[in-house]
Amino acid sequence: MQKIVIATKNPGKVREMAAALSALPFDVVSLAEFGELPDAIEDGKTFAENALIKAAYYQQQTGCACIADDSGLEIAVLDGAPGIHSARFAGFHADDATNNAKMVEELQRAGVSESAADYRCAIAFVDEDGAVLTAEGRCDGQIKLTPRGTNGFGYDPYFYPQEYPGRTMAELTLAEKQQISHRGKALKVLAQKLEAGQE
Ligand SMILES: O=c1nc[nH]c2c1ncn2[C@H]1C[C@H](O)[C@@H](COP(=O)(O)OP(=O)(O)OP(=O)(O)O)O1
Ligand SMILES: [Mg+2]
Repeated sequence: MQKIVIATKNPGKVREMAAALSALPFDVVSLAEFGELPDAIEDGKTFAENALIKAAYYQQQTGCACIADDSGLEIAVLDGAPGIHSARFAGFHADDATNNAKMVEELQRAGVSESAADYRCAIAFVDEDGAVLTAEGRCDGQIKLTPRGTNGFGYDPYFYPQEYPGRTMAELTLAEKQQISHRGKALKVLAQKLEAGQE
């Protein structure tokens, strides 16, 4: 069975990616299996560029087929910020808590308590021989200043997806999030492309 490495250092992404790929006939493993690898340099200008940078970099590092995700949150009243800079919104040593605090601060500075927003996800797969498959997904909703829920990761406690009025992404189960999320949609398209390649 072909080995596929889930090439991300984000445990929240690993959970969602592993769940989406579990039904496929691949031996799906995590990056942890390869020890401490230096971070990829995410200097692309788009989610798609960064996803491909990470997939190609980790494919080189591991010698195995790799699947990488680049994703982020675009907030309308902040002109699409933090966008591709979502992981480092609060600076170099940012984490989910400091990024969320920075987001609340920026919305308050803009004088609003909510804004239209969307999550974006680009997925890239690079196989052992360097062949590439890609997919993208988007999820629309609202950011509000009242956080709720403990599931998911990142900005999820503040993101109210349009499919579930009154609930945040952090109040959805993994299966519910997977159905509507940017990552779930991108992974579904990628899984179809991977399966087509197996025939
Ligand atoms: O479903 C999501 N729910 C909540 N927040 C999310 C989601 N999807 C992306 N995000 C946020 C988290 C992070 O601030 C940024 C991704 O940044 P991004 O560089 O792609 O990932 P990362 O640095 O965490 O891990 P890695 O690059 O190793 O895959 O967007
Ligand atoms: Mg990153």
